Amino acid sequence: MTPGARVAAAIEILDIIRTGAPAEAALTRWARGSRFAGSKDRAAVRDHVYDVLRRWRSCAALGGAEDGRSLMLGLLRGSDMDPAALFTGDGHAPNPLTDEEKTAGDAPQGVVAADLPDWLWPHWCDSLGAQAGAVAEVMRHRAPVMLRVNSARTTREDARKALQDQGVISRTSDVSPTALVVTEGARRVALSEAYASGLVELQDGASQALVDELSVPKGSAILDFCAGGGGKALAMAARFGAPVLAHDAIPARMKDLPARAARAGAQVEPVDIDTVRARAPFDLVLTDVPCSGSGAWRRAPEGKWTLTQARLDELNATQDAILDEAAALVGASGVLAYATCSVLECENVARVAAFLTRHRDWYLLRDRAWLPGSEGDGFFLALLAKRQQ
Ligand SMILES: C[S@@+](CC[C@H](N)C(=O)[O-])C[C@H]1O[C@@H](n2cnc3c(N)ncnc32)[C@H](O)[C@@H]1O
Repeated sequence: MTPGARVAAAIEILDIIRTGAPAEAALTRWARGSRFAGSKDRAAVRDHVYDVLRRWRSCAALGGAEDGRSLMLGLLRGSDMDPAALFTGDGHAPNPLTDEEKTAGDAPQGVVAADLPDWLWPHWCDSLGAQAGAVAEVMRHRAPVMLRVNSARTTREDARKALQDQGVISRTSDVSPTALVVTEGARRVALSEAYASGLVELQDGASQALVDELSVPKGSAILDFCAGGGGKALAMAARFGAPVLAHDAIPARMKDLPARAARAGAQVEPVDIDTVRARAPFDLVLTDVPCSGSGAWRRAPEGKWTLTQARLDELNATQDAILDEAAALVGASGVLAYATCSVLECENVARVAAFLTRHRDWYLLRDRAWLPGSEGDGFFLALLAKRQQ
């Protein structure tokens, strides 16, 4: 496909997304119907679509409207590219710009330039203070591709060399002693021998740093209460060299976990809630709760536009309920770790404060927040413990 044809494909997909289709579904449907598109074409089209999703409001402002064609026009203008070079009408490229389109659009201002919804902006500013604008700007760009080196299998330097032999170039990150940032060949990671043999896993840097903050004595009982795909359960198993129980309210989310654990040589056992209760108490319970994902909107930018105040209230209630349920599973001298990939105060310190108000016999050991940037997503972690009687 020519660069222009890729832009035309992105326009078509954006118009489908505007009707309410999830981006992944729209991309998959397009790829199935476009057998002529090679892997580089599919990747380029996907990049266009996701770039617009991260910058929807500013693209609409710069393009003059909210249809797929105007959004792509806005994206190119916002990236200092000349749209006329791609909107040529040649082959499968989009038709040349009309006179109206050539003059349409305005420079985005304020919250439009920040590419956030109006209703969210006050929460964003209250949560991030002087950093609000800078963090919003970070969210308008692609996230780094990061790997966790499986310290149970190899060293970071050896993993880096093994990846390099397979065309994946990476650098070490200061965010965690296990973290690598892929600088070239990101699409080759999943096909590499280093990945297949469990030397590395795809995992964000802040997720790794969060696990680095956890510690347990040898022989401790460890539970990942909201395990999902199991990224943090695997990281804990590698860090502690110990078995980890993994639970999720939607067990199907853990379906790939046994294969991932086998690849990593990690002892992670998916269990149901009855088993969790039977095996309690635990020395460490991690609750990586469902959240707005506001710290990871570079990777899942639709979340920016689908979040509402009502959904945020609902998430806060779920977060409180999970904390209460998980607290009952922690032993007398154990630790409850509360984590979100959110930068919003109402999901972070406010939930911890509400928990401590409901549970007067608990206290905060420490908390830490990571802002999204070149070394990973935005994350929050609070470590809670029971007062000794
Ligand atoms: C942020 S995701 C977890 C991501 C995962 N820890 C990782 O590192 O890949 C939150 C998970 O919590 C699960 N969940 C939601 N409500 C829950 C509940 N009441 N009890 C346990 N898990 C729950 C969701 O199904 C979801 O998989």
